[in-house]
Amino acid sequence: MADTGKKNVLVIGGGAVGAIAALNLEIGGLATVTVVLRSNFKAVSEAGYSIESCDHGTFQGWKPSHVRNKVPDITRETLPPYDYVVLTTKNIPDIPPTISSLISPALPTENTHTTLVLIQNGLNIEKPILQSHPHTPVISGVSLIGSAETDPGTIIQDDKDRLFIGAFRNPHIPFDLESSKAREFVKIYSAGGKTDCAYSENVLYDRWRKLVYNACLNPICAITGLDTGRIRLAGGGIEGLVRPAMKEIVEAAAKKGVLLGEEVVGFMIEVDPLEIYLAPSMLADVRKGNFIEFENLLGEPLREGKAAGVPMPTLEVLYNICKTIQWRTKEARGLVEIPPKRNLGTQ
Ligand SMILES: NC(=O)C1=CN([C@@H]2O[C@H](COP(=O)(O)OP(=O)(O)OC[C@H]3O[C@@H](n4cnc5c(N)ncnc54)[C@H](OP(=O)(O)O)[C@@H]3O)[C@@H](O)[C@H]2O)C=CC1
Ligand SMILES: CC(C)(CO)C(=O)C(=O)O
Repeated sequence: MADTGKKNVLVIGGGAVGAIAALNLEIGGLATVTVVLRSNFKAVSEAGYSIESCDHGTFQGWKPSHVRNKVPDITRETLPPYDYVVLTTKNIPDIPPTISSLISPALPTENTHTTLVLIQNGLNIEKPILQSHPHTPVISGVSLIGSAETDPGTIIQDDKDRLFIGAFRNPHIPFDLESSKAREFVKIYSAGGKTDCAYSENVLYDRWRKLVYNACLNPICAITGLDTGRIRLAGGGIEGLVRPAMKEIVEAAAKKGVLLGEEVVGFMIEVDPLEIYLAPSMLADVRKGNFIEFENLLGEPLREGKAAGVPMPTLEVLYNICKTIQWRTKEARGLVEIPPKRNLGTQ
């Protein structure tokens, strides 16, 4: 590959968030982007993306520099290591493949060159990677974008791309190195001038704050089938479910040393204008018959809060309902076997 001075970036998961990240990185001119696609590979490789973006405008047939239908195996293909691997798949630890095995062809476990950027919701998502790839700098991307893939390769981004980037702490790597990688990524992501991408010192604060929304509104909307506007209109939705759930997250965060302040609850309830009727990503996944990210969005903060002694009755119920929804999807996809139906008939 010719040396263009650009960073060589692999985006794994070119869906709602990954497609906009890839477009944004290419537009900035400081990165050459390869995107790994799965269900939308045929659509995008043949006709490109169709994108309607509140930040970037309208694109018909846009393609990143390279598209792949599998994570490139850099050893077998004798490719130079990527500078950044950006992971924008859903993060679903209860469904294979694991994130560590997904990234490994492009990011061998002994890697020291490539920086991994996780633009994904949830808590503790870095932990399995710090185990499997102990010398890889791992960067957190907390995204506040609103984006959806409505058909394969068709992306509608209707809320601005705001991204907080910071280093997850890896005891094997000097913090200066990790934070310089994070700052460099902010530079290449911000170069197009269309997004609001900022370096953040306090990754844990960013993640717990976002969980006030994602651990509560995502499952409640996914379970009820209602978007965030309709949840506010439906009697009992906010006072009976959303507010108590959010208070439990705020209390759990405080026990973990992250002080969010009570006012974050009211702020998150109203953060989406009611009339945009926003469907959080977990509701979008249930509607598509996809698996849901309930373990990282809900299970991890629930486990941390309970271990710290916080009563979390609302989140506990939401968690168990989500677990049964996940089982329903597993059954629909033939991943679980159930005893055959018994016909009681005549005795
Ligand atoms: N959408 C949003 O507005 C926001 C989302 N987020 C977070 O961003 C992350 C990404 O979400 P989002 O973009 O919405 O998700 P999408 O489902 O739209 O996109 C994920 C993409 O990753 C692909 N993918 C999943 N697993 C693999 C695999 N093993 N190999 C190759 N490709 C794979 C999916 O393919 P396939 O279609 O085959 O499953 C899909 O194209 C999540 O953690 C989400 O919580 C954060 C803020 C806002
Ligand atoms: C609510 C939203 C769109 C905020 O960025 C999100 O994080 C999600 O849908 O999971």
